[in-house]
Amino acid sequence: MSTHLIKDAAVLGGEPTDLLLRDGVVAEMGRGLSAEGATVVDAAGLIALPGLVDLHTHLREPGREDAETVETGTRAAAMGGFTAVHAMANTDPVADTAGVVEQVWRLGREAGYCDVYPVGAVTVGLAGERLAELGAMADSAARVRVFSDDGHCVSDAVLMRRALEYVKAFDGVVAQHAQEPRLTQGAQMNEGELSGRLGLTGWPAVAEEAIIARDCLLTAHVGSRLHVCHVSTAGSVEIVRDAKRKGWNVTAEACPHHLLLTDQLAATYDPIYKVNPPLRTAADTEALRAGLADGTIDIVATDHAPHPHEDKDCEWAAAAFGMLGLETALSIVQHTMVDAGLLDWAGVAERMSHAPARIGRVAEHGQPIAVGNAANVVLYDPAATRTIDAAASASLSRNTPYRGMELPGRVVATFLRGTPTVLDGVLV
Ligand SMILES: NC(=O)N[C@@H](CC(=O)O)C(=O)O
Ligand SMILES: [Zn+2]
Ligand SMILES: [Zn+2]
Repeated sequence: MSTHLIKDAAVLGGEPTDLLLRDGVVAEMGRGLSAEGATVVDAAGLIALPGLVDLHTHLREPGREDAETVETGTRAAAMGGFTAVHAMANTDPVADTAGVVEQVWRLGREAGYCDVYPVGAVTVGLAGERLAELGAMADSAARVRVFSDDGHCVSDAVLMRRALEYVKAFDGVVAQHAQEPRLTQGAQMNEGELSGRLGLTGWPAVAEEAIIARDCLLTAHVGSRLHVCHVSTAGSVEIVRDAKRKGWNVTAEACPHHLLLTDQLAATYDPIYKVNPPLRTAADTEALRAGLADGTIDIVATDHAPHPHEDKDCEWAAAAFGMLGLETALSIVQHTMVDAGLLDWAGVAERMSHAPARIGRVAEHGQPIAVGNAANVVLYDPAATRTIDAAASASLSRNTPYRGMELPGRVVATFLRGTPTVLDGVLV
């Protein structure tokens, strides 16, 4: 096992200090440390954050290894500063049995770039008809705690109620993709003045908000735990804020793209901007930022959704929904939240590491950088700038909406249990 001595890192943006990573843990912390035989990493000017945890990643394996594999997706994760990702269940076969979740979990282990926690499907085949074997997935080697039909909404209220009741037995959570299916048939972009002008079928805010409101009520009724995926509208933020005020066990995530990009980009007809839920208005991005700042929105999750070029380089209506996110998430959060004065680095650590680990019930991640804790650490240069080159992505896919954009910040190093997965900005 490697020993690394990190010199002069600003932990959570505070005063520079040294960190000795040995035997997988933070062995020592303080000024002027030295250690025989340790590899020294100069972190002057760099911020140290706890390894990031993504509650919402699509790794596409099994089934769409042309878009991403566990190995390529976790390489992208490491490049983005993540040490753990939750892999969504909408694979082929669907991750709706103990066998499939164990397979994904094992693939993550073998790849070794970051820990992979499989999300289990709520319903068999994501079909929304019968509950999947939630208990068997929870009891499997993968120890599944997060269940989601993501890509599809669990729209049947009785099934949603049963799932919420069932996961209580093992302290699980149902992560809902909130999309009322009847209100979004054929939907292509945010419903508004622009969708009418562009002739693209609209995806109204109410289709998201109605499901979130219903699920908050169901969760309160059965005394369970709900997590809301990719909140995208101001109205959704209000509903979650209200549910929290009532003391209900509801958490929510926002995606980097919904913090920065707006529906106006659809006017390009470039499907790189096609995503579910769709990019919304500038007022919505503002409400999401405010909700993330005040804690209404608990976490940032990437919804990293790789697609091969033939599924994106086509006309808007035929293109797949989704965009890459792992390698750019921290930069977008810096730009929209930290540089905007809405969040400090401790707040970023809370929303991108501590809280997602808590929601996913992952004890091995999201620990503060402190002596004795697991050495999951990212070193980040907030003063750097970089121009996003899609071709240079560690992902197998290229569908980043930020290509050609200059973004602040750069992940310099990522340590997983004390072992570097990224050093000097490149994969180890
Ligand atoms: N977000 C997306 O637009 N697409 C996701 C599914 C999802 O997150 O709903 C995908 O699997 O491609
Ligand atoms: Zn979704
Ligand atoms: Zn998703």
